[in-house]
Amino acid sequence: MLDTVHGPRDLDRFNRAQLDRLAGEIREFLIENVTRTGGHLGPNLGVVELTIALHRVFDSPRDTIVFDTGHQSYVHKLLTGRHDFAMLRQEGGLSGYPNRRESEHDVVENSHASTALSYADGIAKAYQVRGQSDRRVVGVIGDGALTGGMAWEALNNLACAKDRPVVIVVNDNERSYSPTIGGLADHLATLRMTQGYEKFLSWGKRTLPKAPVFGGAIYETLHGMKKGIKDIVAPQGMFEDLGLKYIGPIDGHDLDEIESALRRAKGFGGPVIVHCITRKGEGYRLARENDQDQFHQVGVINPETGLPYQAQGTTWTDVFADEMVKIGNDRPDVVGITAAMLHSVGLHKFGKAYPDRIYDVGIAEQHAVTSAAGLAFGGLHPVVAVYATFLNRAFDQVLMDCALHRAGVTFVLDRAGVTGDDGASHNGMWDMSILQVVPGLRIAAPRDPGQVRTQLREAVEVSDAPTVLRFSKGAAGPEIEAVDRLGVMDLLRAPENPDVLIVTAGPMAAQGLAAAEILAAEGVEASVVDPRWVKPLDPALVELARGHRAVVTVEDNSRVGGVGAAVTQALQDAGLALPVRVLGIPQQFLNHAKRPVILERIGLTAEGVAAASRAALS
Ligand SMILES: Cc1ncc(C[n+]2csc(CCOP(=O)(O)OP(=O)(O)O)c2C)c(N)n1
Ligand SMILES: CC(=O)[C@@H](O)[C@H](O)COP(=O)(O)O
Ligand SMILES: [Mg+2]
Repeated sequence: MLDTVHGPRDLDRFNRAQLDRLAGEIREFLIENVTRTGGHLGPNLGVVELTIALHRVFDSPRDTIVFDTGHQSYVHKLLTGRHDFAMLRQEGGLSGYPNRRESEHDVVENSHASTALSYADGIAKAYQVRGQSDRRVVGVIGDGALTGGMAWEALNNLACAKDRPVVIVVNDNERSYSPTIGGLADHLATLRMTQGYEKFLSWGKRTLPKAPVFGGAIYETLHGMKKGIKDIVAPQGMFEDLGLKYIGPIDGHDLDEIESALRRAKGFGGPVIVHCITRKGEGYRLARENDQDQFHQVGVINPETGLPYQAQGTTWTDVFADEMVKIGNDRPDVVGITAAMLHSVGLHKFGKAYPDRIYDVGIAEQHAVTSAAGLAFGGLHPVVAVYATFLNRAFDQVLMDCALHRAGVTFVLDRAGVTGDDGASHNGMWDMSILQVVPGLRIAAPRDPGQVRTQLREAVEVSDAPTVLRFSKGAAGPEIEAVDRLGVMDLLRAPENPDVLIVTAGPMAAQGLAAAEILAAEGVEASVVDPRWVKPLDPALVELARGHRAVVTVEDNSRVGGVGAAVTQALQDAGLALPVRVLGIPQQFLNHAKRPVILERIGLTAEGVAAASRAALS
């Protein structure tokens, strides 16, 4: 049946039994394909019926369906005719998120959470201004994404627009990776509690009016009591308090129930919430039984066992995770903060060892940063661990709440540099550029596991300025020994009569040293230096450069406004007119592909550094 679905309208001809079969085929497809390529298996298994119902009730692309975060859009892709998942998240294959180049049914490409309702608000306004108010707009947002502040900014606007028919579908599976936290999660839980009451009411609606004499009256009484009981059992839904019509909670795996609720919502003619209760990993026992994250994001795994075929080895995250536990023992003032990604960012071991010193703030990076400024004000040293790309949205909080107040907060940016699989919005390619402009903030780019440990300790020692430590996704690189120390910098290669100075940030030290060997074979001698702290640069770097004929910098960050730009500026400020070549990520959005493929393409390789050195010397 799935093979016959080339677009949403193909769903209209199926009856309920066929739709159930289609849902089963989709689950089989997802398990078979996503365990082979890696990807967001759990979230997509949880939205099979929901997505089928969405595309049966609404007429995409005339109606617009916006997925929040977009990691749960594989079913949407299948129903809009994209069945080739063989190269999912790889070069030339389907993106792991909606992608406008793939389909007219796709809207929001970025994977950053909590943005869908703002998009929906804007799209609905546009349709209204253009006289197309008959076009429905649907925002599908998870309970995790709903903990993001931007979602509430949008709800505040959506709620007051009584004449704009935006349908907000809350996909509530009670989890981000881990169980969703906070007051909102508790509120959603109380609303879920009334699900039993809803079922009782729908039983009443079906049976009582047929009951002789008092049946109808009894039903009306019960229905009238509904609000009352809901107030008792589930405090008056805050959504309704906001002015949003609330429908639910409904069983997000019962096609009839979802379709019925969506049709009611569609016909309502104003902002309305449909609260769907779903189960992440539904239909795949191994996912459902996975306590950590219900297979939120799997690598290439054996579908029979749920285990990876190859052990990943020690990752940069592992090195951080272990050192944090040791620091936690030495420094009772150190606390950890995660934005709903406890294991992904490596704070799970710290949290287990020091359960009173770990905070999961939900998908709320801005809050995480300013809350950290508060923790520092209160005499503690917070370590905020987030993916580099997600810190972008908390730039003002870093600048104003931390740096302006000289707060001793340490930011650990995982997934810094090219990540690859998750596409343009996930590469950690902007942090060493945007943070360059933050007065007082210091940035460390460790080149190997030993430096992660050393520089993390150096960072948490700083109590009068924010510090940043950034490292890549995946397996940690080899230890790279220094041949000398110059200020805070490590000299990695120091020939007698050097021609070119190669300045490497972080793990690009490996490329820099390999390039030096290539050059040496050509009779060109290269010094290689790791600044270790790339902001502020050690003034000794300029003195070191004086002994060379050219300088090349290389970083796994945007080349615009990054470390290379800072080095160039330092040389100019010192009146040192040396040829400089800056290697980094070009100022473009990088489509999904494997990390090595991208690094090769953009020249962040040994040969790339060697070629830049030859050019600088010519
Ligand atoms: C700003 C931001 N922070 C963190 C993430 C990482 N992330 C991706 S999905 C996810 C959990 C989303 O939970 P929910 O919205 O409930 O969707 P579900 O996976 O449960 O369907 C997180 C934290 C992100 N994509 N964007
Ligand atoms: C959708 C999202 O933002 C995360 O699930 C992300 O895909 C995880 O990336 P990693 O696989 O690098 O942890
Ligand atoms: Mg969720």
